[in-house]
Formats: sequence, structure tokens, C-alpha cells
Amino acid sequence: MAASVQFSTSYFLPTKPSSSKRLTTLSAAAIPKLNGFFPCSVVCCSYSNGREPDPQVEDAVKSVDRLLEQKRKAQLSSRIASGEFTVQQNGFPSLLRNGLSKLGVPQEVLGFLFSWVDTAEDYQRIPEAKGIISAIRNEAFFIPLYELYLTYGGIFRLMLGPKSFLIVSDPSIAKHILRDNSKAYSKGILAEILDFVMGKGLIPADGEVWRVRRRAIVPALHQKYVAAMINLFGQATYRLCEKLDAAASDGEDVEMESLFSRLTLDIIGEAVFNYDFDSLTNDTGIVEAVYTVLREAEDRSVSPIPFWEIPIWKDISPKQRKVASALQLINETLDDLIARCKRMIEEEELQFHEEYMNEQDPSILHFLLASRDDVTSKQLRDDLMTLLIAGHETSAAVLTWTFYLLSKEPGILSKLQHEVDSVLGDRFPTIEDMRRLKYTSRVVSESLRLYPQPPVLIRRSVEDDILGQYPIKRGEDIFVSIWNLHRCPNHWEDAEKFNPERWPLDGPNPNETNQNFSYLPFGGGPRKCVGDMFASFENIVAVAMLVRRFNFQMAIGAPPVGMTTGATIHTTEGLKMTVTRRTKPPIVPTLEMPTVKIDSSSTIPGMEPMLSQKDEVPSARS
Ligand code: HEM
Repeated sequence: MAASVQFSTSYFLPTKPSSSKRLTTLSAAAIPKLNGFFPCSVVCCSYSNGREPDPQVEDAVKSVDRLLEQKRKAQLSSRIASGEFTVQQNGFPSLLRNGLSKLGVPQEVLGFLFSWVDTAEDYQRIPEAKGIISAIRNEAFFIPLYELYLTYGGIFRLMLGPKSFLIVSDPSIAKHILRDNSKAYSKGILAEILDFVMGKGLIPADGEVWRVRRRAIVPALHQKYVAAMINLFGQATYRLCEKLDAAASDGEDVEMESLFSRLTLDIIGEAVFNYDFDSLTNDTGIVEAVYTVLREAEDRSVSPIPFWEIPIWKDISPKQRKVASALQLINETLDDLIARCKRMIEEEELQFHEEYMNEQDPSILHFLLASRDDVTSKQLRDDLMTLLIAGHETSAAVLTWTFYLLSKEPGILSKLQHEVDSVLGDRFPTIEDMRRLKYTSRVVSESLRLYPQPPVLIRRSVEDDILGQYPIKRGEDIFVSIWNLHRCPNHWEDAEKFNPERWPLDGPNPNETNQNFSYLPFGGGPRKCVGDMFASFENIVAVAMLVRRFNFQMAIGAPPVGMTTGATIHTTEGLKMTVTRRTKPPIVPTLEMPTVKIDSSSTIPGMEPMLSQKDEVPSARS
């Protein structure tokens, strides 16, 4: 069990600081208190409301940032020099090497001098970072991992009390774990923590269960299905536009993070099991139940003691009882939906085929039942819950951070608006627009680079293996840090900069293959996200429709936007924005949408790069 440390293992991972200790502001005073582990450069913080930035104030802020950065680096260097993080290796050569290192001899020189020792040993030992529990307790877990990565490199061992974790930030090691030798790795602690909500659903499942369920579920997200979803994305986003329009009229600021969460919940409910949560307008019992369960998953992943496993606790703790009844309500609702869908299928005359889709109910559930998939009702519920959570939190987080980034870069926002104006005008987006909205797609890709959802992937070795030059034993818990891969200063020019232009518009959509595992927004290998194309289009539609109609700025007096993690990267205090209409009267999409004829025998133009990503997971389908 993942006890004793503050690791999150929800959906895919880490951590949420305990609420009382959350990092909420990035004040100059706060930084030194964080034991020098706070990388100013990677923490977002909004000082202005984005309206009329005062250049003098901005310069002053930048120079304070620079000074703090220097101070932080100096503190870290002195801690490293003191031996606090030094690898404990046996023998005189290691001692000598460490000693020379402390005297300031560069690593390249040491590497050369001691190469004879290294070759004399079969393998090197993985560098170890120790004694940082207090440093990481107060902040989102992946942030200090970035700093340690800059110090220790692409693979190191993090010792936290009795537990140790391997932190991987090297693209070739990530590729080895996720793709080339993926059969040697399981989901480890992730599966343990998520058991109560996802059971043996696709994300936590391993081995034969995973293989069978992946083979059943992947075909449900076929091209025709994804094309049909574009309309759903447009309708749901339009409902959000109406809400924002009312706020713009009333001059009220809006908290966008929770609105994005509701938008994506509404979408995924319809897409997975044809259920309209209508959470943008209602707070029904089922919506509350879903959020109760999601929050519980996050809380469990950061709890030092697994209270929920104590039999009596489950019955007396009001919180656990609430979780149990929320789960019961969700399960009953799912059972009803499954029964309703079965009745529909009995009445329909459609023949099941590869791109089967019921126009009235194109949901994944309908596809699975119509395929006569041989599955228990418990397994089916686990799969549906997994898809619901996987597709909800991630997309909401992507939209939140995309709009945060856009609010800081008015130039990028107006370039984006220019593209949307000329491609879409006032109509709803269609599947063909997905290939035309190239800049919009780059904006989303770049947002996913800076804020990957989840920031870290979890694995456990189930066999002995060799990672880079290091042998590892079975049973190692491993975190592959996408955050680090996406911000590696050696790989990315101006790694911290939000720069959609880094992806040429005439080039392919960036993915893990064409970026050689330095960019992994949807993972890679056989366990790559099954909803990558769905999610990409969902985000493109939402971004395009929103920026077409509104300008977004940080609200005056909005709290600084800090990061914390649950399943994905959340803001610490929401994303409070002022939304203004771009033109008057408000633009609403035309209701005569061009009908899209889908030729199921051919590839939809512009979708090839994304589709080819899917083709790279043959083991999932074979
Ligand atoms: C922008 C939105 C999304 C992002 C960033 C995202 C990201 C990811 C990542 C990184 C993984 C790999 C996890 C790992 O290797 O441990 C993953 C897996 C998965 N995702 Fe997504 N996802 C998104 C949306 C969706 C949607 C919309 C769905 C469903 C419709 C979905 C369903 C899944 C499932 C089922 C898996 C597990 C696949 C397996 O283990 O075989 N995701 N996702």
C-alpha cells in the first residue's frame, strides 16, 4: 500500500498537498521557506489582470524573479555540496569521486577519470536523492521532482523513509518502460488506490483483463463515432457560451475551472453512456455523487494511512458512508442505463459491424452491448466509470490551463481568434474543421506540453529489467515524469515559454512518436490513451467556439494561479476570469449546420496523424 508519504496515485497520479498547507501564493517571502525546492520558473502566477500591463512593474517583477531564482539555485547547490543528496556508493573510488565532486571538479572530468572504475563494475548504481520529505510536503509533488531531475538526471531514486521510487525523466528510458518492454510493468499502486472506484477498469487493469477489455473498448471509438461527437462537443460548448454570455451581460467574473469541469462532465456522460448530467445548469444528486467519488479518489491517493481499509471505519466515518452511498447511486444509475440500452438494442434492426453506430445513441456503452461483448455487469460498470473519470478530469484540466496561458499571451489569443474567425465564422465546428483549425490544435498541444494531464505516469516493475545503464529488480515503483520530459531544457528551446509556433503548421501534429518520447501528452505504447483523438477534438471545438465569442482576462483581484494535483493538475484557488463579448450583439452559431457525410470506408482528411498514433498500439488489438 502506498502509505507514509504524500503521493497521489489517483487516475494516474500525484499529489495534492494537504489543504491546510497548499501553496496558494507565490510571494517572495514564501519561496525560501520551501527549502529551496521551489522552481520559480515553472510555477504560474498571475500578477496582473491582463488588461494594461505596466512595463515598469513587469520589469521589476522579472528582476525580483531572477534574484529569487539565483538565491534558490545557490541554496540548492550548497545543499548538494553538503552531501545531503549524495549517492552512497561503496568503496574507495566512490568516496574519492564524491570528495572530488564536493571540491567542485566538473562531472565530465570525473566521468572521464573514473571511467575505468565504472567499466570495472558491471553496472552503476542509480543516483539517490534523500531527505526531501519536508521539502515536498508543501507543494505539488511533480515540482520538486523537476528540480531533482535537473540535479540527478534522467533516472534517480527518491528515498522517502522506508519507501523508494524511481523517477524517470529520460525519453529513451520512458520509451523502454512504456513501449518496448511494457509487458514488464504493471500499474502498481495506482490499481490499489483506484480499486474502490474503477475496479478492474481499463486504466488500473493489468494482464489478461486489460488485454481483453482494451480489445473490446478501442473499436468503440472508431472514426464515425468521433465524427459524431464533434456535434455533441459543439452543443455542450454552446450551452457554456450561453452561461458566459449572461455573465458578460451582468459584468460578473466567472470561475472557469469549475465550468470546464462541468462542460466535460456533460460531454463524457453523453459520449460514454448516453446520459445527460446537465451539470452546467443543475446540481442533481448524481452530479454531486460523481464529484464525491472523484474527490475521494484524490484524497485516498494523498492519505498517509489507508483508513478506508479499516472495516469498522467504513461504517462509522460519515465521509466514508457518503462515499459508499455516492457509489451506490452511481452504480444504480449505470445499471439503469445499461438496462435501457439493452432494450434499445433489442428493438433496433441495425446489424453490428466495424463502424456500427446508433444515431440516437452513439455512446460507447451502446457499441459494447451491441457487439455482444461477453462481459460481466461489474466489469462493464468498471469500464464505464473508468472512461467517465479518464475523459472528464483530463479535458477539464487542459481547458483550464489553456485559457490561463492565453490570458497571459494576448498576441497568441488574437492569432487564434483570427484563425477561428476565418475558418468557422459563426457556425458550429465540423469534423473537416479539425484539420483546418491548425493553429488552434497547436495551442492545445502546447498547453498539454506545459501542463500535461496527468503530470506523472505510474508503473511497477513485475520483472527484473535494465533501465539505461542500471539494473532494477522486480517490485520497483516507478514514476515517469511527463512534466520533466515536457520541460527538459536540453530538448526544448525556451522550454518554459508558451509558444504554439514551436510546432510548424505545415508539419505533423506532435505526438510521442514524431517527438521520440520527449512529448507524451497521451502516454505511449500499448497503454496509450484510447481517447486521444476524442479529447483533442473536444478541446479544439471548445477553445475555438469560446475564443470566437469572448475575450478572456484574469479578473481584477483574482487570486494568484497556483498549482496543486489530484488526478490532474488543478489550480489552488480556481481560475477567476473576466469574460467580455468580442462583438455585439453576441455571436451565436448558426443553427443550419452543414451536414457531414461520413464515408466510413475512407480516412477523414486531417485525422491521419492522430489515427496513425492509434495504429502504433497493435498489441492492444491483437
Ligand atoms: C486531454 C484529455 C486526455 C488526456 C491528456 C489523457 C491522457 C492519458 C494518458 C497520459 C494516458 C496513459 C496513462 C498511462 O500510461 O498510465 C491515458 C490513458 C487512458 N485514457 Fe486518456 N486522456 C485524455 C482523455 C481521455 C478520454 C476522453 C478518454 C475516454 C473517452 C480517455 C480514456 C483513457 C483510458 C481508458 C486510458 C487507459 C488506457 C489503457 O491503459 O489501456 N482519456 N490517458
